[in-house]
Amino acid sequence: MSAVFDEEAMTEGIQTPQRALPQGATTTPQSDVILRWDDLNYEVKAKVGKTEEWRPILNGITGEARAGEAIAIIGSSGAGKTTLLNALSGRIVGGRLEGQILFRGAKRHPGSFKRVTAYVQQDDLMHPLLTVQETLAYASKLRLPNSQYTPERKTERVNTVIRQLRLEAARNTKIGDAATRGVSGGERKRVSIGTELLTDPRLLFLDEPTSGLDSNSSELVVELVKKISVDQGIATLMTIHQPSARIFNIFDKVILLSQGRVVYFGPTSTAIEYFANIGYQCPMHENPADYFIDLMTLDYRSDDALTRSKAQVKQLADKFAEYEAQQATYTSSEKPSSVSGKGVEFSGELDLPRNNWFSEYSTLARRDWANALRNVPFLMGQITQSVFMALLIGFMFFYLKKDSVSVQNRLGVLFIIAVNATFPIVMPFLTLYYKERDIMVRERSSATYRVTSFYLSKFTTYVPIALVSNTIFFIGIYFISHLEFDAGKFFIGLVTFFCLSIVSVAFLLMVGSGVKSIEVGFVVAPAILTIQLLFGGLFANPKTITPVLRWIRWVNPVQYGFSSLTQNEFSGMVFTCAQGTQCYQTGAEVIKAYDVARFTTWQNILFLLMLALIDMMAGYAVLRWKAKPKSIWL
Ligand SMILES: Nc1ncnc2c1ncn2[C@@H]1O[C@H](COP(=O)(O)OP(=O)(O)OP(=O)(O)O)[C@@H](O)[C@H]1O
Repeated sequence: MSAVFDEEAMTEGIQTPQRALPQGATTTPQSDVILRWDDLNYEVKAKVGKTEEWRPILNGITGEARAGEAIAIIGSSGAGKTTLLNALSGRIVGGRLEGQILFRGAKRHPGSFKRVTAYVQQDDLMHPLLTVQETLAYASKLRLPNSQYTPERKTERVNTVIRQLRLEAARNTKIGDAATRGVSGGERKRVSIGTELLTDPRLLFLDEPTSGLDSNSSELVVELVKKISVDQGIATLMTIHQPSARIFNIFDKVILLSQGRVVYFGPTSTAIEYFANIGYQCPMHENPADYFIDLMTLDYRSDDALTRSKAQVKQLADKFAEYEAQQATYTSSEKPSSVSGKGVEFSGELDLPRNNWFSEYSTLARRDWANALRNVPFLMGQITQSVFMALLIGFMFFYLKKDSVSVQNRLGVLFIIAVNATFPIVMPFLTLYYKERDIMVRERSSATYRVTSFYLSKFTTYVPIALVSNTIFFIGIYFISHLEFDAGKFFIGLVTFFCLSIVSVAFLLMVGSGVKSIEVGFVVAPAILTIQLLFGGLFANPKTITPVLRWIRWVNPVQYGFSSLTQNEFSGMVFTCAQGTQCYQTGAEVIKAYDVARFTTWQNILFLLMLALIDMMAGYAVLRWKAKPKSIWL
């Protein structure tokens, strides 16, 4: 693929997409087979009683997609449309896939195939706080290689896609989500398609691009996709649910699927004639798509009806297999080139090189900062919580004196400081991270960027935000409750608190990367944090904890943090005892009694940083494993 676009040719004529384009082969060059698939069979293991059996999902599917063609995959629910699209696009996970798929006559190479093809998923996962223009601009920075595109050319490419997809009016509108009003459903879908079109793919897959859209928006989406396919010589395959007659007629070809078998594959224009020839005449004023879907759908209203409809579907599929064998239209003309490509891997001559790590990281970091700074409710929530807690706890332990009573209160304040570096960071940031992780997995499925750049970008965005809000808390509580006014102690206390906050960010990234859903995260994270608090050193003296559980101290950041803060605060202190009472007279006695001097303050800080590193590495390993494509490639 040439990465150089003919911008003028692409923008010319975008004003009036045809309502009903001439059907079939007339609009498309017939020699350019982009994708060919032969005898695809896919089965999954299914439980039958107590045993497991292979259940066929796709059965002997053959076909091809040529440059400039828009092909619809139509069928009733459960027919296998998405499965076929996934098999062709390299997104099948699990089960057994057999047959042959050739991209430009050669075997597909997972990395390069994904970079030169595009897949628009049914649900559009995008950053809600970015505008349409920004969404496309960041995608262009991440996806288009710097070696082939200057920043100006990337901007031009974004502008072209905006024009092609008629998004000019929405250019500066935020994407939005359930909480924030943003672009319309149709515009959102077009932005989603736009991010995929930026790389000028040869092959475009779309899973139900019209679902949830009204008829006008659906028609516009399909028309624009068809127009772009013709203009840029892209082969497009899309699954679609019950298209209107107008939408049906936009497609060049249609694959009618039922029970995993092809009932018809050929020009849309000849579908009615084909069915009429085998005894199924579509009534004059009926939508052909509805008529075909009715023919192919199993009727579950009664046992008899089910048997009859099953026999009809089998008959339709058998008839088409016969017809196909006779015509040999889609199996013989390009076969020689396909067969000659067998076993040869697609060379990647069209491949888009990846950008270097720093370029990826800096783009992701800028995108993360833009998202974070616009998330005003989140930032205000963090700051308000810090101020509120600082005032509440500060005044709860207001102006501590240096008497024996203050020992207990000082320990309480120090412990609350340690605790405040855990829950208030982990829980809100976990929610943010979980959404981002899903977007990352989605973007990575198009081989967009590395996991390391994503992960470090998150860490370097979350840490400063956590530190700023926590500093407000620390300064507030330190001075209101009157911990030792000593510059050195204040500094060491702050450093300890920062390190604890860093561990918390690393911890939430680890949990957020590992859990399957946010709900699980909300159970796992508080449970672990609560254990950390219980073994933090205030409630139970580490010396008295049973050896079976004593090891927890080694992996407990709260314990290191509390030890460091306590040593720091109490070292060198002297307390006045009320007459006739027994009490701690020096800070050293407190340090000894609470067993917090096992390590020095700086050693505790070092252990905290080591824990942060371990959490980061564990989170990265899980995330990498999760983001690793597990699809089956033919
Ligand atoms: N990995 C899998 N494990 C078990 N069953 C599967 C798997 N993949 C697909 N199926 C089954 O295969 C059938 C076809 O699924 P598919 O999602 O492709 O249908 P579809 O035509 O896209 O349906 P819909 O329009 O409802 O999305 C369904 O019955 C589905 O339950």
